[in-house]
Amino acid sequence: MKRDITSKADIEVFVDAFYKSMTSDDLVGHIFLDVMKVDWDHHLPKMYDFWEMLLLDGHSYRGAPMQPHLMVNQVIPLSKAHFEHWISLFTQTIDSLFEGPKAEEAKTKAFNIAQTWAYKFDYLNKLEK
Ligand code: HEM
Repeated sequence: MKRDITSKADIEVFVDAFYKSMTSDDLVGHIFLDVMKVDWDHHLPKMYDFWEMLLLDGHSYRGAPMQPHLMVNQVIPLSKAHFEHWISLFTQTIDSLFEGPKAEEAKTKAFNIAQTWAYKFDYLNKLEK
């Protein structure tokens, strides 16, 4: 049986695995590698803090989560398909590593945010047509 997410070290494990699977993915990988040319040494610690805030009540995350996505959307309009794909990779990553209430919470929170953003970008991109 797999164990649950209980520490920041656990968060680092799933965030690293998630972005590894994402960068080799056909639909979203190029957004990170070619469009935004992401600096991983900067991005990954930010994502550890973000997930620590959502799951373990951490207070280190300082940022504007929507901002980089608005920038991506200027170059590649983000669609429901992108977000559905993102969430399916996220769910697969969590399921491959952890199980328990926190693992479920991670998937639910990711799903809720992805769904809200998918609606927002869909609305925004329809307005701009
Ligand atoms: C289509 C799906 C998505 C794509 C293509 C995408 C892409 C990106 C990119 C390119 C960045 C900028 C990285 C950098 O330069 O540092 C970023 C940052 C970020 N993403 Fe996403 N993302 C997606 C969905 C999500 C979702 C669903 C969440 C939340 C559950 C999320 C949370 C974040 C956060 C917290 C940041 C850092 C924001 C900051 O600067 O503080 N992303 N994302």
